[in-house]
Amino acid sequence: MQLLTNIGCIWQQAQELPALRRGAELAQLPYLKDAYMLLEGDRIVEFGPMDNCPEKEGYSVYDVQGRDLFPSFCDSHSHLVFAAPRQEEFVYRIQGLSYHEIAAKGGGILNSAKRLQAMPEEQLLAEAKKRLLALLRLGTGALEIKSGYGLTYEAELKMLRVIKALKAWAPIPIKATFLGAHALPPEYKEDRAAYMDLLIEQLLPKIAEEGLADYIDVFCEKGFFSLEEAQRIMEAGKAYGLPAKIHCNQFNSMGAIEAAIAAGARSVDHLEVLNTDEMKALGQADTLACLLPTAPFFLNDDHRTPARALIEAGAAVVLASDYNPGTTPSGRMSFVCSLACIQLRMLPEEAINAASLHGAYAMDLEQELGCIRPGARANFFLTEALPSLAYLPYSFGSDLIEAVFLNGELHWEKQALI
Ligand SMILES: N=CN[C@@H](CCC(=O)O)C(=O)O
Ligand SMILES: [Zn+2]
Repeated sequence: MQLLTNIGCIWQQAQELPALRRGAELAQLPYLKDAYMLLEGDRIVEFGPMDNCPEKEGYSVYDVQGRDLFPSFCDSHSHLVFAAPRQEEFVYRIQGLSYHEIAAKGGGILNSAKRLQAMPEEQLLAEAKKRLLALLRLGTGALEIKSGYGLTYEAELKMLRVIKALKAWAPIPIKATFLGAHALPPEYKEDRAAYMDLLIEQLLPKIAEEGLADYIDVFCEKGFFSLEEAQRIMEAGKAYGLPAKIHCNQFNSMGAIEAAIAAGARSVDHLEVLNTDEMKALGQADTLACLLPTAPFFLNDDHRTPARALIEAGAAVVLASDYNPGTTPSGRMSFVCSLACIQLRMLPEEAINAASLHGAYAMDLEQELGCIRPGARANFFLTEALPSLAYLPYSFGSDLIEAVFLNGELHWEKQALI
């Protein structure tokens, strides 16, 4: 058993699993100052005030030295498996081209697909492992990863098999999402129905047979997939036991939110463009509202999720990275939280709730991750001693994380510079 002593503050702690925090409750982030914590194997056993700390005999002791402790970030939206970065599009954008214009030129998702199709599975896996290891040091302790840069029968399966291999290798829980409906491959331009059939009639059964996905996704957007196509994809996924987590309302509102709620989707993701009815619907729905503020930031897109109104409407708000080579070449969740505060006017407490507890709910991992709780998996990180919670998102771009524990073990610790 391991005993952590002198914890400056445990943030996001509870004795029982908290329900989703909606409305004013999202600003509640229970904490405990000057605490100890006991671990056994990969689990948290108990924690409490230092005054009640058990005698040290028999325990392996780790002195936290007043640093702060947070549950790992639960990043419920990423495209971590890809073949190559797309910095040339970054320059196109500087030169004035829009996301849709770049996509129409064969850039964007289709560019990533071409490169991924050409890359051997082992190399894709090796690249993804490197990215994942980097994320662990940034505090990510659970991750969802999508396919969607394959866009052929073989390449979509290749991507999903890479994700399956990552699941077996990584020290954190990973969830896989089938996103064959990410963009229409050019060879299907004149026959969309044939591509839909490939996804639904051929790929889905194979994916289900091999147990390659936990969720299904579709990019419902002008120039990508229509509302009707999105509905078909969600229904087909449901028939194979894959709940939907969909991309929608990134640039246009097309009715996907209501459709996703009706289909029992786990989450609707992006939501840069939202109308009042959609916010109201999310306020009453079990479907979570997953915001990805680093995507419009990186695209320098003016659309910003009206997060305050969404929270006031009662939606269950999640924050995730959207790590991908096109619109967010970063999986740094602490920066996602900073941007949510700076640009979406979320309070620091709200941002941490959305990036931890609600992120876990968005991946159906709330029973073991998302908050510091007896019985939960011991995935957490230590920051330097914070003067207050706000100091974390305030210090955007700084590396305040000093140590990472995964499955009850010290996974990484920052080395002193001197
Ligand atoms: N919007 C759709 N998919 C990704 C971007 C994919 C890409 O541009 O490669 C996103 O979530 O931002
Ligand atoms: Zn995405």
